[in-house]
Amino acid sequence: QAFFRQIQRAAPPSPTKRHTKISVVGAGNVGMAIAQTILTQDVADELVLIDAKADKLRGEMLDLQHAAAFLPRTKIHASVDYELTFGSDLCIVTAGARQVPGESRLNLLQRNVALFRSIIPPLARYSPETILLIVSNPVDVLTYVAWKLSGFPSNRVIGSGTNLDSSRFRFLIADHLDVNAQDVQAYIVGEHGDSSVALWSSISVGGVPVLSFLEKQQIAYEKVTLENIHKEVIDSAYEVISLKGYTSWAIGYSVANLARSILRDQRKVHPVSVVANGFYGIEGGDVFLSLPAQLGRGGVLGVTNVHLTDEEAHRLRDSAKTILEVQNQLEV
Ligand SMILES: NC(=O)c1ccc[n+]([C@@H]2O[C@H](COP(=O)([O-])OP(=O)(O)OC[C@H]3O[C@@H](n4cnc5c(N)ncnc54)[C@H](O)[C@@H]3O)[C@@H](O)[C@H]2O)c1
Ligand SMILES: O=C1N[C@](c2ccsc2)(c2cccc(Oc3ccc(F)cc3)n2)CC(O)=C1Sc1ccccc1Cl
Repeated sequence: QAFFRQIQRAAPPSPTKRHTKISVVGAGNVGMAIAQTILTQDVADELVLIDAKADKLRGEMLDLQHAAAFLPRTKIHASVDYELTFGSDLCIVTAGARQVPGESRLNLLQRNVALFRSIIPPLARYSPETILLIVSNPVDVLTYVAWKLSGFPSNRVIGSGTNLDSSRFRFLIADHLDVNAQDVQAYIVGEHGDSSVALWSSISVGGVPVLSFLEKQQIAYEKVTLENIHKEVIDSAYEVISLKGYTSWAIGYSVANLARSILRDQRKVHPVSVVANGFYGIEGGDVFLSLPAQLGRGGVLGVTNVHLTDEEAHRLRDSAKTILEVQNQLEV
């Protein structure tokens, strides 16, 4: 009041205006890129950073707070103590052990499962109604692990899955067709990473299915061109790693976009890792794979029944089998 003369008593905030709080666990390359994008895009009222390294955590918090003059107002806190996450609407988990060169993915997984045993239960305890958004790799299996450890209903446990794969796919298609990537709808589904499945029939540009778009634009295409673009999605991940040692910006924007869809109840469809058994003949146990899912304030609101060719469905079932074999070796 000392700084402002009230000209009219402000009306109390409407009861429906909710204070939204996001916790990001893991203040590394990915976690901080997500945090920075959440701040820039005004996704939440409060942001909490959690990590195991206290000094790095405080440094990142102060550095972000010092940008306050250029950002929408967001309260920023940081702690090694999970109590600070109390009442989070969304908890984004990027914490993870880094893959040691030559380390098997199974060994990396077992190290990250051990970390998750110390991360997920306190998040669930302090925010029993929160939505968990898992980014740490291997993301599909770790989303399953988070689901089991949290005891949450499956609609409130989501993996970033092939969201990043699909955003790279959209960029590459847009670049190939010289259009805006925001006008390209294209889904990569299934297992995140090397074994993902590109849905050719899902690709549309400005609402026009790509195959007929290419014919109308007389752009010569063969199936091999689209397959090369999918291969480039995978190769580009390795290229970024070889050039800068990690990935951050694309995963940061893509996960912040998921956070916005969830917290702003956008009811948009995103390719994210959800419980997939029961779809496309996937069976044999609970398995998380990416499918186009509608996201809102309740988490996963529904999964679209997108058309898959027999080959695409077969590859999804193969990924499910591989993941289940790995999951069956885990003690969660
Ligand atoms: N799903 C995707 O598309 C995608 C894309 C890129 C990276 N990733 C994954 O994201 C993860 C993080 O990558 P990064 O580059 O940020 O790694 P990083 O090493 O930079 O950051 C990981 C952070 O986790 C913290 N941490 C470790 N154990 C912890 C614990 N018990 N509690 C809290 N914090 C803990 C570390 O201190 C570190 O700050 C990796 O698993 C990576 O593979 C996933
Ligand atoms: O861009 C990325 N950077 C990554 C990374 C980030 C920090 S260290 C490694 C990266 C890159 C390449 C392979 C690689 O190998 C792994 C290792 C374990 C695992 F569970 C999944 C992928 N990880 C993590 C990751 O998932 C992506 S996205 C991606 C990865 C491979 C193929 C296609 C895509 Cl879209």
